[in-house]
Amino acid sequence: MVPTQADDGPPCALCGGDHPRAACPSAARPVAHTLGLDEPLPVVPDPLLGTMVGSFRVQRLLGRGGMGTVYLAEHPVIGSKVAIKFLHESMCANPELVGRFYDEARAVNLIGHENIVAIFDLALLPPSRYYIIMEYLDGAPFSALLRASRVDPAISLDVLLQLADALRAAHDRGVVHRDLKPENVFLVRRRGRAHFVKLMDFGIAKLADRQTGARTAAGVIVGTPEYMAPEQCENGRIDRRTDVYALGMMAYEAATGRLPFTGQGIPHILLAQLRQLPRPPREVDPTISPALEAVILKALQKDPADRFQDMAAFAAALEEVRRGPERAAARPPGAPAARALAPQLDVAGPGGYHRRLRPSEAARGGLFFPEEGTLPPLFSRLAVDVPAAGGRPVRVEGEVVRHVSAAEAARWQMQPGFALQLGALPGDAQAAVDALAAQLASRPALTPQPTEVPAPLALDAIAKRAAGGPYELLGARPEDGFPEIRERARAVRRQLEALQQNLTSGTRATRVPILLAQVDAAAALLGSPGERLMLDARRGNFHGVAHCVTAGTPPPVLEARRQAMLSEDPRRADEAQRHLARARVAEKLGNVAAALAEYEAALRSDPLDLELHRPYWDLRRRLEPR
Ligand SMILES: Nc1ncnc2c1ncn2[C@@H]1O[C@H](COP(=O)(O)OP(=O)(O)OP(=O)(O)O)[C@@H](O)[C@H]1O
Repeated sequence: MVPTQADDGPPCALCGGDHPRAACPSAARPVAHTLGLDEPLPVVPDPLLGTMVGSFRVQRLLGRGGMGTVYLAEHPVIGSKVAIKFLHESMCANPELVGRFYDEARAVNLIGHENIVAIFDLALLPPSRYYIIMEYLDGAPFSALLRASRVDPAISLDVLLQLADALRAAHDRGVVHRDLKPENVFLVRRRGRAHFVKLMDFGIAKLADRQTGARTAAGVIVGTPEYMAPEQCENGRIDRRTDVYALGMMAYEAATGRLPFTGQGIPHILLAQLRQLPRPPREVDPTISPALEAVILKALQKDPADRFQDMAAFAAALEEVRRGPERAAARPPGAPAARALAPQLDVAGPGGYHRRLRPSEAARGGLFFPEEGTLPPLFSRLAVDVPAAGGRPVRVEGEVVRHVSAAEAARWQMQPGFALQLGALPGDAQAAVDALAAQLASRPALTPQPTEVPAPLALDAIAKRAAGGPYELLGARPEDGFPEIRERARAVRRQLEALQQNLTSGTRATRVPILLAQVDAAAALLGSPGERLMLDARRGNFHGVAHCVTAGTPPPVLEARRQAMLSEDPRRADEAQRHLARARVAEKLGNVAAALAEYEAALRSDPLDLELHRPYWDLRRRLEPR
């Protein structure tokens, strides 16, 4: 890692980092230095710094690991930052190691989950330096938080739950991480959350059809001893439950502030993993809840058959713990859960529909409003004002996808009303809905169980979305990156597959395979930078264009596509220039909001013009809170 500067001295002259030049790790030190000459020798600047790699300029060293050196790099126009990991020079001639380096990218791309670091490209810098371009993580590893102080249990649970979800996605694709530890979990600020998880380092991940560990010599054990499951310590059968154990270790460490088996050398730790029982967490810290202790100890069972069998079961148990204390405090065992009263929300729709309604349930995907009177029509779009952190409500939009009649409500033991499915939401709106969901989390589930959901209606809603285009079908937001799009596609696929089970016959059942094919086509279209670029450009979706540029679309390709688009509609360029001129005036006058709006209008007209992107993203970056 880069040593940091104790005072506020000037940035390093070699790499621009926060450390004195003399301590710059990017400098290769001549051999004579190690020979003990008194005279300090001049350091050799890192030749990669300042060079262009693909479409990015290498800016500074981020750190070195066992396989490679990682640099921060920036797109000179869009300003988007990426991390570039170069395989160590000495390893580039070794096909085994190059293969393992590529396996990491392959494993990550197979999964494509928002809580896993995204990999954009994988290439060779001539003559023989391999590198991968990945999402830059501006944050800190979970280990730094654990070392700094005892972590708030609510934060730990949130981190563990995000990890469990990322790992569930990995396991679904046949990938077992095998090196879970707090150092490999980055926490970044995203969508209003201070601890958004990014899991990284799939360098020794096991893929279903191939095993990167097999690339290590026979008998060599891979992993980090403190987190290794017994079967991993003795080179046994590795499967998803191996990751359950490691996540259990992280849960233990987060709860108690220490690991059960440490010190006294690697063989001692490996033996302890095999034979010794961990000290129960409540013996270390009696304030830990019995429920959490039970979950941790179950995850740490020596025999995989005694652990949670998959991440979904582990996550469900952690979720119970998260809800536990309020429930326990509010009611005796067996009594109904306490009812948090949701706020009344303004709900407006077509034909002057306006009500103040209290949702009984809120989740990422939607809201349920108990309502006895006339319900808004199915498939009508409603706007709902949800209370937000700043005091002013944010407006979210959704579609009425289900009516629950009085008869159905009696059968399902719930209230009559309607369900509103929310579309893709911008960050602040999503945060407001998440907060509402958290507020209602201690309430019993009132919507029907998935098997009881009226499948035909849900299917109709998806078919209607399919008619709107690929973004609408996937429920993706224009600003979503490639991992989010892949995740959305998988979610809609899962939903359709579940519906298929409920539709045994009839014309609707035959529509499912067609919709599944449409989902795959939408995912392929939006998942490929080359294809997505033109769709986004035509829609004026400059966010999407920026993602495609960051993913490596070269400027000449971009300009050729732009010329093709302008030849279809030459007015676009003039329109963009008019907005650009207004934006510049507004920016000069210090009217930032107007400047942003004008830049956005310019970009919507001519989204492939990189010269328009530059001032817009510059301004956005200046406004971003650090
Ligand atoms: N995507 C990224 N964004 C920001 N910083 C990163 C990123 N990837 C790696 N780093 C930084 O670079 C350092 C080295 O990363 P790398 O993955 O090579 O290290 P490592 O985890 O020690 O690897 P290994 O397990 O292969 O030894 C990390 O410690 C981290 O600080």
